[in-house]
Amino acid sequence: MYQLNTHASFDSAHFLAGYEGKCRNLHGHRWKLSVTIQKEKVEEQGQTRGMVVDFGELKDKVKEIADEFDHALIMEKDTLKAKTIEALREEEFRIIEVKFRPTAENFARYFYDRIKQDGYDVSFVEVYETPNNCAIYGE
Ligand SMILES: Nc1nc2c(c(=O)[nH]1)N=C([C@H](O)[C@H](O)COP(=O)(O)OP(=O)(O)OP(=O)(O)O)CN2
Ligand SMILES: [Zn+2]
Repeated sequence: MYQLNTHASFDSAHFLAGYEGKCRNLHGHRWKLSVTIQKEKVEEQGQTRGMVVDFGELKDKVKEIADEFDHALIMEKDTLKAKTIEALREEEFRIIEVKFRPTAENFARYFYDRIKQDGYDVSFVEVYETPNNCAIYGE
């Protein structure tokens, strides 16, 4: 089995609603999204002969997803007062509401599903919140 890995990063703010400790406060991370895909065989013909997929293609896909989350406030839906969100939007801050608590684990699962939906056989996705801490999701 061949495996291919690439990664991309994004800088964003988040907070963990209902968390007792410093992470309940708004704070930022340089998130690293690392994606590993797998395939039994490499391509036999054409431009991608000898490749699982072109690194360029996979790298662009992962970067596209990372860029979606770059320089934003990522927050779990319904965890801030409507008037707070309204005030932030009035300031034209970029807010991304997600349906899950924005932990590294939940992001890893979310990105896994997204990349799988795009037709890749994903082995696992790693999401780093800090250079030392990472959550991994695979099936
Ligand atoms: N299993 C998880 N635990 C925690 C998560 C998570 O996603 N999954 N997230 C957080 C917070 O987001 C927090 O920002 C991380 O805090 P911490 O690990 O303490 O990291 P620091 O940036 O503060 O790094 P230092 O090691 O203190 O420099 C908490 N837990
Ligand atoms: Zn955090």
